[in-house]
Amino acid sequence: MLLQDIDFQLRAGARVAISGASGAGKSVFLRTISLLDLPAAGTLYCQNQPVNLNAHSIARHRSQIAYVRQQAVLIPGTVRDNLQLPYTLHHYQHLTFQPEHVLQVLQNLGKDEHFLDRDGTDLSGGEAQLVCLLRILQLNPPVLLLDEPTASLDEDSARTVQKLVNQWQQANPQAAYMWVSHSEQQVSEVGDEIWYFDAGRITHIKHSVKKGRQ
Ligand SMILES: Nc1ncnc2c1ncn2[C@@H]1O[C@H](COP(=O)(O)OP(=O)(O)OP(=O)(O)O)[C@@H](O)[C@H]1O
Repeated sequence: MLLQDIDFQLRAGARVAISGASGAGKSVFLRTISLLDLPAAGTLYCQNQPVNLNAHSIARHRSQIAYVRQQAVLIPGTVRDNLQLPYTLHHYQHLTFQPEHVLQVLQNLGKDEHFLDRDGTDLSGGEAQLVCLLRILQLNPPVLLLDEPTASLDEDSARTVQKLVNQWQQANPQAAYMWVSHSEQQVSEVGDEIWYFDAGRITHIKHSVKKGRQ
């Protein structure tokens, strides 16, 4: 078994950083919570309801528990094409793309309206990751799972990603996230609690007191 005796609860509004050595099972944990990998045993509860592992429930669960990986993946086309993509999918058809909201968020990150018309292939790694994140955050998932989203970015781009997630979480205080990072500084900045992993287990949890969020 890749995960061992994991018993955890993620409360609404929680900001969890996940730390641990390579191979400790951090990615497997996030992928299992989002049901990208299916657990061989155990029960996953979402909003106090056990999640069935049939195709319909899995698809619904994945639309609620968003998983962001280290490498940004964009479809061919512009930033706008990428941001509009989710609204073409069955689970989000009741939602509408809101360019004003997206522009406001981008402006807070120092981007102007021309950014929407940039081609995905012309973006830097940091910009591509921002687009991937924004594509998810505009849907306001109740839970966001971030698997080393800034590991391949320079420090400035990493800070901008942190700022985006922080702004989103402050605007949606019920939303929770788990953020895997190998950077001690980032772990202490993004986590109100830090879950330490080793050999497929959560070994201990540390709670931190924040003076101000970055
Ligand atoms: N689909 C899989 N099938 C079998 N073993 C796997 C699978 N995915 C991961 N593993 C193994 O599970 C263990 C934990 O992997 P995981 O990717 O979760 O580690 P991690 O803590 O995220 O590491 P890193 O910090 O390097 O990303 C590793 O030994 C890995 O080789």
